[in-house]
Amino acid sequence: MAASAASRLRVLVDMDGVLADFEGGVLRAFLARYPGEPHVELAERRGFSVRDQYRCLREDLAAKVASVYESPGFFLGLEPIPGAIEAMQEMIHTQDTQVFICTSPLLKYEHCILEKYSWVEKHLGPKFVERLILTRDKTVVSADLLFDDKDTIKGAEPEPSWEHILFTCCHNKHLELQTPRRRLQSWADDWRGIVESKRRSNAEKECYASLIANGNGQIGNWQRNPI
Ligand SMILES: O=c1ccn([C@@H]2O[C@H](COP(=O)(O)O)[C@@H](O)[C@H]2O)c(=O)[nH]1
Ligand SMILES: [Mg+2]
Repeated sequence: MAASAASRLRVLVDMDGVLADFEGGVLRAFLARYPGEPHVELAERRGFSVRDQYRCLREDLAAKVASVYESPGFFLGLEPIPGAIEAMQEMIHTQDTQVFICTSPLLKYEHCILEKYSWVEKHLGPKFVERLILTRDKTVVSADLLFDDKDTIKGAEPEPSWEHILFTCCHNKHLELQTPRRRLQSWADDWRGIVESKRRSNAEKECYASLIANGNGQIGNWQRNPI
């Protein structure tokens, strides 16, 4: 049976902090390049910007930490987040589910962009290279779900089509989310449940919309006496 439009789902998955261990990579490379300099342990990370937190430690450390993630080899060398590769391989084979990787490149993009492509090919394979979206503005990308570790995602579109699922990372784990915002604690957490709940809620909305569009007089009774 052909899938109804409402049962199809498009999922965006962020890269840094969700598929690739950006934070672990920054700390490891910073300690190697600047031994003896003050640094921020992962348990002490707060806020999306690692650069801003290093600046608070000491002004010149902002440029030093940025030099780490702007260096050749940094992005390609990142370790996968535990469970990420397996989850993506399963998700892409889930019926009626379109999966895209949606990631923001650095403004200083020389190495970052090429290495993000190479990382995806190396860890996920060529079929995901076709599914890689690089954008500085994720709000203009249309989807049902976005798994992302950035706590606030803003852009040109004030009402993005996707529901943002906050992926837990060292810098956001202390944040308390306002209802109805949802979190995925890790790839061992119930990402399948989130995907399927979104599919159900889309199907319900679609059903309701078609009842209204068809001017079905039963809708009043249905609302009063839900089965
Ligand atoms: O302090 C920082 C931390 C990260 N970045 C860059 O931001 C993007 C993050 O991309 P997402 O798609 O939101 O995961 C990435 O290019 C990081 O290198 C930064 O510029 N400063
Ligand atoms: Mg991220």
